[in-house]
Amino acid sequence: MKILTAAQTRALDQATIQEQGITSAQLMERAASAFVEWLSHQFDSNEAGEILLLCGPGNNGGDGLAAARLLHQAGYAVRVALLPAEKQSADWQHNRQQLPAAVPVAEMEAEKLPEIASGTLVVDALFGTGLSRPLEGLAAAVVRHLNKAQARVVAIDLPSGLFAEAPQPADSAVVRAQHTVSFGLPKLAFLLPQNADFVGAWHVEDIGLSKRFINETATPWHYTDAAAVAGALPPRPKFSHKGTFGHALLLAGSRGKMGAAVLAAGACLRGGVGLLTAHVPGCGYDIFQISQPEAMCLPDPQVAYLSKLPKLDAYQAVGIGPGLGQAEATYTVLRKLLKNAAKSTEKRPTPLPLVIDADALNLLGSHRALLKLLPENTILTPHPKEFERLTEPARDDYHRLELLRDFATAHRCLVVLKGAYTCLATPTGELHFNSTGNAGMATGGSGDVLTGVLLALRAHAQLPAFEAVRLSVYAHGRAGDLAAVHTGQAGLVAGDIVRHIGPALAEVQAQI
Ligand SMILES: NC(=O)C1=CN([C@@H]2O[C@H](COP(=O)(O)OP(=O)(O)OC[C@H]3O[C@@H](n4cnc5c(N)ncnc54)[C@H](OP(=O)(O)O)[C@@H]3O)[C@@H](O)[C@H]2O)[C@H](O)CC1
Ligand SMILES: [K+]
Repeated sequence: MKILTAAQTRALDQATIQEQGITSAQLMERAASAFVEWLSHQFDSNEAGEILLLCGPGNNGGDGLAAARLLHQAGYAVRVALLPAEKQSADWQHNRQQLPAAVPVAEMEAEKLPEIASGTLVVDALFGTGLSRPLEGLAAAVVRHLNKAQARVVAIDLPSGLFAEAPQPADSAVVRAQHTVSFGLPKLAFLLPQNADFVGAWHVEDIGLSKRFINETATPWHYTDAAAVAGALPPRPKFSHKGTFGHALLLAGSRGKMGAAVLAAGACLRGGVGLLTAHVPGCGYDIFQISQPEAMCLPDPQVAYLSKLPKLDAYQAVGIGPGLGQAEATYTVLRKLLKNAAKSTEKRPTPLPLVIDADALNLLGSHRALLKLLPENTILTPHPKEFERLTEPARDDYHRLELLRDFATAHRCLVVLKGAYTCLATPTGELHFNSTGNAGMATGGSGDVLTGVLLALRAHAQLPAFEAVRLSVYAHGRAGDLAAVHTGQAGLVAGDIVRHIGPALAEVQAQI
C-alpha cells in the first residue's frame, strides 16, 4: 500500500472527483459516512452519550458537520462547536446548511470554550491534511482545553495540529486522540513513535479513491500489508530436495550468548532453508549440537569467541552477528567475510548475500572503514541505537528516516530499522514500513529470530533480495502475532516466535 503526502492526497481527491464524475460534496459525504459507520460500530448511542464535534473551517470541519448530521439521523445525541474563521470551504458551507436545526451549534470563543465533562466522546474535526502552519491563538487554546479534559477523542483523518508527513515544532498544540480514522491510505505520521500519543490507534476506511491515480503516483513510502506479500513465497515443488532451498552459514555466538545463535538457527530452519551450518566458538559446540540437531556445526579453535572464517564456497547466504561479541579476532572475521563475499566466482557471479546483525553491526560502527566493503544488497538489521552507531544521532523520527534512506542508497544495501513499524530502506531509496508484530516482541532474542528468517529467505534461489527481506520482516511480525494469541504479549519469548514462523509463512505461500 502506498503512503502519499498531503499534497498528493489533495490531488487524489481531485482525480477521484473527475474520474468518477462526482462532486467534492459527494466525496465528503462518502468520507463522513465511512467515519460514522466506524464510530457506530465502536460505540452505540448509549455508550456514546452526547457526542461533541469540534469543527474547523476547511474540509476536515466539513467532514465533521456531515458526520454530525449523519449521527443525528442515526439517533445519536450530538452538539457542534465551530472554530470561527474568516472563510470556510464551499463543502463546509454546504454541510453547514444541511445540518438539521435540532442539532445545537455554538461558535467557540477564547472565553467560552465548550464544556467537556470527563468521558465525553469528542470528534476532532478541526484540521486535517490542510494544516499549513502550527496551531496558535484560539485553535491552540481549544486543542489544549480538549487535551486537559478526560475525554474520549476520535480524530477525523489526522489529529488536529499534526502534519501528515513532517514534524511540528516542540510544544505546539496537537490533539491527543485515542483513535484516528483516516481515508483511503495511511499517513506517514501514523508510523512514527514520536506521534503515538497523538494518533492513538489508527484505522483506514475505504472511500473508493482513484486506484489509477494511486498506481500512477510515485512515492518513496510504502506500507507492507497482507496484500503486499500475498503469494510472495514460491510453493515448494514436489520433486524438490534439501539442495533446492539453499545452504546457509550462520556465524554467531560467544561465551554466555549462545542462546542468540540457537534462536537464529532455529528461525533459519523454520524459515525453510535446505541446509544450515553454524560456525560457533568452541564453548558453544555442545550447546548448539544438542539444541539444533537439524543443523550442522563447525567449532572455532577459540573457545570463547569466533576467530576464523570458514571457506564460503558451499553457501548461498551468510548471516553474522547474533551473540557474536566484539573481540578483535572477530572483527578480523567480519572484515574477511565482507571482502570474500564481494568477490565473484565462476559459480557465483554476484556477491554472496549477507545478513549483518547485532554485534557485527556494532563492529561496523566502531570500524566505519568497513562500510565501503559492504557488498551490494547486503542486509543490515539495526535497532535505532545500532543505526545511530553507524551514522549519527537523529534529531527526531523524520530525520532518522532521512539518515536511513541516505545510508541505504550510499552503501547500496537493504537496511531493516527495527521498531513497531519496522522500516526497510532499499538501495533505490524506498522505505517500506511493516504492518505486523506487537509489543510482546520487544524482548531479548526477537532480533536474532529475524536474522534467522532473513538468512533462510536470502538463501532461497527464487527470491530476489528485496522480496526476501520484505517477506522476512512481515513473516517475523506475523509469527509474533500468532504466538501472542497463545502466550499474551507479556508472556511472549523469542522461542515462541520461532515456533510460529512456519504458520506465518504458510499464510503467504503462493497457491497453485
Ligand atoms: N480523500 C480524502 O482524504 C478526503 C478528505 N477530506 C477531508 O478534507 C480534509 C482536508 O481539507 P482541507 O480543506 O484541505 O484542509 P483542512 O480542513 O485541514 O484545513 C484547511 C483550512 O484550515 C486553515 N488552516 C490551516 N492551518 C491552520 C492553522 N495552523 N491555524 C488556523 N487555520 C489553519 C486553512 O487556511 P489557510 O490560511 O492555510 O488557507 C484552511 O482554511 C482532509 O483532512 C479530510 O478530512 C474530504 O472530505 C474528502 C475526502
Ligand atoms: K482532525
